[in-house]
Amino acid sequence: MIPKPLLPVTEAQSRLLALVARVPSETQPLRSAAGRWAATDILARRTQPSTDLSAMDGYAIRFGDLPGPFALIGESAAGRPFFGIVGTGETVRIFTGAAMPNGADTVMVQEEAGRDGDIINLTGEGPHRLGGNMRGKGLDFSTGDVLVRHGERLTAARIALAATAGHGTLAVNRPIRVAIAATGDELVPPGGQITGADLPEGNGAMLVALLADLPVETIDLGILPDRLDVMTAAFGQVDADILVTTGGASVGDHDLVRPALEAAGGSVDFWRIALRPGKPMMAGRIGETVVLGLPGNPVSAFVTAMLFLRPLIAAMAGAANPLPVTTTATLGEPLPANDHRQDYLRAESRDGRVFASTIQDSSMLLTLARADCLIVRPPHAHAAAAGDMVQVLRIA
Ligand SMILES: Nc1nc2c(c(=O)[nH]1)N[C@H]1C(S)=C(S)[C@@H](COP(=O)(O)OP(=O)(O)OC[C@H]3O[C@@H](n4cnc5c(N)ncnc54)[C@H](O)[C@@H]3O)O[C@H]1N2
Ligand code: MOO
Repeated sequence: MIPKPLLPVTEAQSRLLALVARVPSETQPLRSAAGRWAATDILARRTQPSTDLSAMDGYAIRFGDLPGPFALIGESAAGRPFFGIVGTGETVRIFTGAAMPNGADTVMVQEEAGRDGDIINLTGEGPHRLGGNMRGKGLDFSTGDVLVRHGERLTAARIALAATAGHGTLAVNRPIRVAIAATGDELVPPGGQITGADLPEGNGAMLVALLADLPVETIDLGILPDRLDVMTAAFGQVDADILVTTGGASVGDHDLVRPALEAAGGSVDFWRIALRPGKPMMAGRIGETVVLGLPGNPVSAFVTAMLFLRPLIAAMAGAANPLPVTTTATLGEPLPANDHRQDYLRAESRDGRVFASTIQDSSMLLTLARADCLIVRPPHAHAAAAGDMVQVLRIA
């Protein structure tokens, strides 16, 4: 049998994202909205500032009256405005965030003002321009402005923006339910008793950690043995948006994830990607659940989770741009030419350059733990020299 050609990474990502629909939206208080994606455009319900404000503690004056002297006629503090009018030669004591009184157009900061009873004099250089030291009405935004677009991430700044724009709650997509199963007869729960060729199960905890900043509810399906009947039964009962498995994705006699998925009534959409590490990754569906079969090698599971699982969750949770973003970095040491698989090399940044680990075996977690980025080597990339620019995916 001639094996199918491996699927390019970007094509596999597009095919995976084509499998999903956004989950329904819900309303959440601002303090629960972090890390979610806006399910609607967020519009300003008010103008900010709603009126001209002072940006400094000082004296509200008419610019044309400088250098004074000024007669003090009142005070304006944040939340307690001055209701009179500042006339020629007059001033109002004003504080940061307080409304500018009618008639005044500039603020003289208090460090540059001298006070003698109710007479204020300019003692420093003074404001250099009309409107100095104040914030005009609508400086930040005005009612009706689109502040955050549907599908943008709700960062801390955007949440503060929404609050200031008059929102107490936001529409977001509900959390994504992700069931995680490890597979393999050799696996023992972490911290458990190890005998013979047993191996601690590390992928489950790694995946939960990798998803910690995403809106997910994880469901722990534990460790499934390499038995078709057990895996089939487990897959058939899954109640989640996404089922992620690790291990058993390759071509060995004990690699049962695909056969179990099919036996449980699911279907495979694609399998095997032009990717290193992570070639044997599989994607499919069972009922409404999207299934991602990640390879068992921990680094392969990590890389495929970064490239496929996180974007899948982001897309379901409403992200307009769910794919990971790479940045440019300067290579510290030469790299050989690449073959047909897109490579993600564990690398460390030092002195503004990135250095790939010498050994890139996909079982090695220490090199992954020390890496702060993955150097992306496209298929058939030419040999690269120190000083060349490369694309990197930040992982720490
Ligand atoms: N003849 C071929 N053999 C292999 C191929 C191939 O194309 N032809 N692909 C290789 C590649 S690439 C990878 S990656 C691995 C992945 O295969 P599986 O997904 O079937 O993974 P397993 O065989 O189940 O496990 C691989 C390795 O990882 C350990 N493991 C598994 N699960 C966990 C876990 N939850 N925590 C910690 N460690 C885990 C497992 O013990 C194995 O050592 O296949 C190659 N083979
Ligand atoms: O694709 Mo495998 O992950 O190279 O070891």
